[in-house]
Amino acid sequence: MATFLGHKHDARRLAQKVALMSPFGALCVYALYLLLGGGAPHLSHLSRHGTGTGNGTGTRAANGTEREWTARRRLPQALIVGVKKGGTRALLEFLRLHPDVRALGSEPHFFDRHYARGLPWYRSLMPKALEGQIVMEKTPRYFVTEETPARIYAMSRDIKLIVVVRDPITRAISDYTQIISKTPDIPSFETLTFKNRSTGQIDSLWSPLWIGLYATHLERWLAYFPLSQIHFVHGERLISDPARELGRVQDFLGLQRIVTDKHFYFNKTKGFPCLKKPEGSSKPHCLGKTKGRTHPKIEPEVIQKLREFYRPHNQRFYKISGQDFGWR
Ligand SMILES: Nc1ncnc2c1ncn2[C@@H]1O[C@H](COP(=O)(O)OS(=O)(=O)O)[C@@H](OP(=O)(O)O)[C@H]1O
Repeated sequence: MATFLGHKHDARRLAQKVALMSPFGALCVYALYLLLGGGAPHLSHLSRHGTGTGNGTGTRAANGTEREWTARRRLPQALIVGVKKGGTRALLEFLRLHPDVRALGSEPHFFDRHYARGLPWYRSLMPKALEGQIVMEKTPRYFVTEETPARIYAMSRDIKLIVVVRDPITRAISDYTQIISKTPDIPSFETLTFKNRSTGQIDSLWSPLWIGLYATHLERWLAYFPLSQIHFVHGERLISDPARELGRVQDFLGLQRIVTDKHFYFNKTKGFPCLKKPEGSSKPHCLGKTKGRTHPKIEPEVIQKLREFYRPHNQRFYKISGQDFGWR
């Protein structure tokens, strides 16, 4: 069984590659792929994702149904919209192992920064994809940008949205760690946390803290999308048990569970899960140096104040999302 699935997987990968080179090659290899029985399950989610995206050519298949053989650029059917420092890069890299996922490597910032360039520009950035493959991108800033939900809704009302969430305090420290790596002269995390340290008033508008007000941001999305269209990835579990989180994401996207625990190993030096064989390579691979940085030690008293600050916000987020993420 494992070997058979392996053949299907390999045949599909080959079909993708050849399709990028020539439609005729794609036809031959895709026929082989179908003979191996790989077509139907992968195409099963098409009806849910075919949301009027793209303008490529179609070819009539032998059985008379309309099916495309050429890879073409389409607008995404799924987006990782947040949160910054939640583990969005890890999730995207892990999902890219799936043969039915085609993901843009960089962050396009279309809905927050480059919206005026228009959808054709956005589509031109996307990787070419075969019919049945899910096109996706990640831009963590979307989650906290006010205009984004309405703009995404205008593109596709049935798009699938993924949010990687992590304890907002760890997330804030991670964010701060990134900021000081670029601007080392800024005040300490402890100083920036408070509007006035003597009164203990938290500066909830300081970006690293404000991004962690997940319930407030989520409410804006729920004005456009039902909760069933939003999947939350547990950022801590993405580190402790990536296969489990990936299993849930693949289910949400209507994909076969192809990315499993076989793809990961825990790298002790890095302190994070890494890939045994990333997309397009046979060598093990961990994320780069900017992922998994050492955080500065924060005064426990400040952490305690932040716990108290976030408690009601986290509770509200658990209630709205219907999931308890366990940040105490
Ligand atoms: N497998 C693996 N390897 C390395 N890092 C991992 C992994 N899984 C999750 N993470 C966590 O991802 C954090 C960075 O989050 P993002 O990728 O969302 O950051 S960004 O918003 O795109 O800058 C990053 O935050 P820092 O630890 O603060 O660097 C990691 O904790």
